[in-house]
Amino acid sequence: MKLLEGKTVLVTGASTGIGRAAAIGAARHGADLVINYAHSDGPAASCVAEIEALGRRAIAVKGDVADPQTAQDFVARAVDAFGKVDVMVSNAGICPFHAFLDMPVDVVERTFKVNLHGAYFMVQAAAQQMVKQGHGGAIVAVSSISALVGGEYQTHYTPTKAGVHSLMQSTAIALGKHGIRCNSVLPGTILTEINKDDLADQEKREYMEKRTPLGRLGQPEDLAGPIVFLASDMAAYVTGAALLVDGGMYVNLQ
Ligand SMILES: NC(=O)C1=CN([C@@H]2O[C@H](COP(=O)(O)OP(=O)(O)OC[C@H]3O[C@@H](n4cnc5c(N)ncnc54)[C@H](OP(=O)(O)O)[C@@H]3O)[C@@H](O)[C@H]2O)C=CC1
Ligand SMILES: C[C@H](O)[C@@H]1OC(=O)[C@H](O)[C@@H]1O
Repeated sequence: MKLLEGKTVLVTGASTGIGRAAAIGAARHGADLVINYAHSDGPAASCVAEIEALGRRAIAVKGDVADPQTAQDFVARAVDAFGKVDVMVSNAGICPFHAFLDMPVDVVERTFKVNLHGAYFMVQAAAQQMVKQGHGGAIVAVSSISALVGGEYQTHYTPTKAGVHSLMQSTAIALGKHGIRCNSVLPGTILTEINKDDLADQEKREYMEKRTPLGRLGQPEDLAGPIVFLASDMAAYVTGAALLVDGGMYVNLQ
């Protein structure tokens, strides 16, 4: 059964990792895709090619989500290409690991701008278009287990993920009257570019694996099903929810 047949799905940060897996997962479920990315031209083009090979349409739009204008341009390009916006997956994010006491101001500001401001303006631009269309929609934001727990080298990052989680709760209220559902996924540790260097530390990687009841770290594809589900009518009465996708890591205290 195809859950997103004929839908136009927008995904930010879809050149690699979770965003890419979500975009391809949506295409497998019958959607046309508009993907955003910031730097990785080759991977973005190959994501488009992979979607087209599945028989769906896709375009890639380059832009830095930290700039509010990028969101307006991204949505406008989607409407030009496919006539509407049904789903926004706000996923783009960075995590430059750094100690707290000597954290550079520019690293904090950049992380806040990309992860939180970027999500805010993308969600707002998509919602404005969905309200104009008048037939509702779905927004799925990629937050994190880090919205709920801390990280010694992520003091600038975890507040952005808590912010994204909170943004979905408030927009669920603001947009419910328009038939727009807003939910977040909270991934645990997923093997992507964002943590390649961090998890090159074997000891840390093994510790994270041991903390995971399902016995392995996540793959980007582990997020595709939950994101497609929340974007689809299967989740028609789900809004303001946060879905942990972490192999059980969060509940594993002792
Ligand atoms: N991996 C993990 O363990 C977890 C990840 N997450 C979240 O998942 C999301 C995706 O990360 P993940 O797939 O792991 O990492 P990746 O580094 O593989 O993907 C990040 C994506 O975001 C894009 N991106 C980065 N900066 C910008 C920007 N300024 N504007 C537009 N796009 C941008 C990248 O594009 P480009 O390469 O072109 O710059 C890339 O497509 C992030 O929000 C992250 O916080 C949450 C929990 C766990
Ligand atoms: C990038 C980290 O490995 C990853 O990001 C998150 O949000 C998770 O909590 C992990 O710490």
